[in-house]
Amino acid sequence: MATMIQAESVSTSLLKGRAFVDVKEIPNASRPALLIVHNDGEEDIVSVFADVLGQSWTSAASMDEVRAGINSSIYGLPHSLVGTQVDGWDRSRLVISAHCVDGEHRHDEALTERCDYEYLYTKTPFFRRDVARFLGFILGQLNPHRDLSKKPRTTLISTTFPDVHAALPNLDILSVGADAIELRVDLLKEPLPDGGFSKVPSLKYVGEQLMILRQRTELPIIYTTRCTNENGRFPMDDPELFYKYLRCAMQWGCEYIDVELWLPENIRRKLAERKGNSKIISAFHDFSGTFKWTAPEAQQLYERGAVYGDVVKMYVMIQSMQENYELEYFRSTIQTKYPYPPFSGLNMGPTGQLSRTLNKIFTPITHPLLPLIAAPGQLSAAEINIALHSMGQMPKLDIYGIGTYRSASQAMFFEKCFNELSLPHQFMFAERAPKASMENIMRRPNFGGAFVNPPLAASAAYLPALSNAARTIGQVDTVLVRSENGQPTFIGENATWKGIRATLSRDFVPSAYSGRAALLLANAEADAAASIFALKSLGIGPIYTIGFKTQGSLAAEVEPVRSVEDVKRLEQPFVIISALPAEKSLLVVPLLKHYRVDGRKGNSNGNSNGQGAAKGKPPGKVFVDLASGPRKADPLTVATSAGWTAYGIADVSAWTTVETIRLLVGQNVCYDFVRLASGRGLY
Ligand SMILES: O=C1C[C@@](O)(C(=O)O)C[C@@H](O)[C@@H]1O
Repeated sequence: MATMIQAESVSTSLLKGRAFVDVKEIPNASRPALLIVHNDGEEDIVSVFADVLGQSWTSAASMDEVRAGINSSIYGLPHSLVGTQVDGWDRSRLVISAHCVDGEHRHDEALTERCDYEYLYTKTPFFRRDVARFLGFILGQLNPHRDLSKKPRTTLISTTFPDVHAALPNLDILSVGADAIELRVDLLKEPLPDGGFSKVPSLKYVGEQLMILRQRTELPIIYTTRCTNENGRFPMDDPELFYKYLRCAMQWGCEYIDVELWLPENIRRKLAERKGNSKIISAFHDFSGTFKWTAPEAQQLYERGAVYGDVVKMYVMIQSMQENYELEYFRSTIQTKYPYPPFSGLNMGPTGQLSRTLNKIFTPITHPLLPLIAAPGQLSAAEINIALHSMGQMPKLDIYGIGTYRSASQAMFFEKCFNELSLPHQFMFAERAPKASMENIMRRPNFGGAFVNPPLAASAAYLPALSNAARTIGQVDTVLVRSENGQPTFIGENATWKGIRATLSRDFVPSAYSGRAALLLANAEADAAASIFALKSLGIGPIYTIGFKTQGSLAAEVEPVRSVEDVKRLEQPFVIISALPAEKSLLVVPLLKHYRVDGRKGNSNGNSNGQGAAKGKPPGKVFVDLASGPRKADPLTVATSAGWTAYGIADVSAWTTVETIRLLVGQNVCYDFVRLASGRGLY
């Protein structure tokens, strides 16, 4: 059975001396069992699902056939053949209704209700990565909430557009610094044929709006139906309306659902019972101006919210500064008494702005490009950072880029992010030259961390602590400064493996890799170590290497290929990564051709045209080329025409930059923004 490195389960600051590698058996390497009910004539979507899952698929004509089928195959059943069969379904598979919103297909709400999930998609254009995100989330293979829980501060951008299309051109900029994006469903305005707008947007309209938003952002989505009493537009006369809309959000795979605390208990309970992997934000707003944080009711409200909430949010309108202090006292009391669920507490109105800077859990932010602020007193991410700095909560730091000339362009990108977010920090670039210069830089008074390219050896004496990843890979590409008992301490991290892993999981869910073979080409182990770590974190099976041998902690299940004969007898690799330098990168071409994926046209940079595996054919495979710099020809082109899903260094570097910025300054900057703002010249 394959082994998987549990990179995230281990504390990030392990002392160097403790040399253990946490390699764990995958608890469940089996492939998910799914039934996809699709529109008639839209069988292609089943092939895409199967491809994203790395599984084969079969077209069925009845539920009985599906029931008798093999678990590891994905089954597709046309809508017209389902009839009432889904009613008596034995739940041996998750049932997903895949509905194409283009053209003439009727949306069958009654069917959606009986399925576990619903996937809405359009073919103009089609986004394969959205399928990967949807499946990864509903199957519990991606866990954005767990990732966000580790961040010291989180924010959400509340979008207030009547139609999400208006947000799209600026979405990448709007969401710089946001950890999640809120869809204010109650503010959506569905146009009616008579030129007016419906009081409540239809589920069809809402579903399509959500689909469009999710296609264009990688941020987790918070789905909110704010009621009229709490500064929203959803009517309160029928609580079942909320149930209906919120339940659909869960079926659509929204990461967070905002559930207002005034809703009857049975509705909140039913939602909690059926939430799957979605998280509930219990929401309470008081605009009366009479709420008191000091009253016993405040704690009772938190406790009620905590029954079904994964986050409890309490936002109240205030008039006096004193109420900010009372909220902070309440916050510290609650956090001491109840470490879980996290508390998001704010005071609304201009006087409450102080609390918007002090709250650390899902602070709502706005952006000058939004049509209106979602609530009185809302601040932008930049305004919050300025305020934190002026209150001494965000000291000015010198963040370094240390390395060769080429990474200087990355420096410009960092500066751009600092400006966009009004961070007080300064970016400095330093050539890595004379011995010990690294130590000198680290000793400078305002040193706030660095990215280092090419990476440092993890054994460097001046790095007292290492993350599990950095130690196992043997390389440090990011130096973090954390305070321990008031003293700065340095931690060596590795962000590159995360960039590789994020690239690999863009168009395929993690389980697509589990137990499968990989082929890795490099001149030396050091060039391939981050890739090996990333592959092992996905539970990949045997890793075959060409051009180098592995030793030490990464060597388990890694086998060198010695001859052409070896290549012939190898298990077909699901992924090939080339860490060869640019001048040698064409050496991979014969392998890409040899292991070509018949009957499938691959995609470049993950922009799939929606074509998946042909029926009965093996699913697609992944090629990553880590070479940068000029070369005679591009293996990505060959890979794509041989049916591989291919990524280049620009993808990996952009994901690595996302991770580096998170590590160094705690801010979330989306991949698309990195690609957009870095221009062509960065990588
Ligand atoms: O609950 C909240 C918080 C909010 O009301 C604010 O005060 O910023 C803004 C809303 O969009 C969001 O749903």
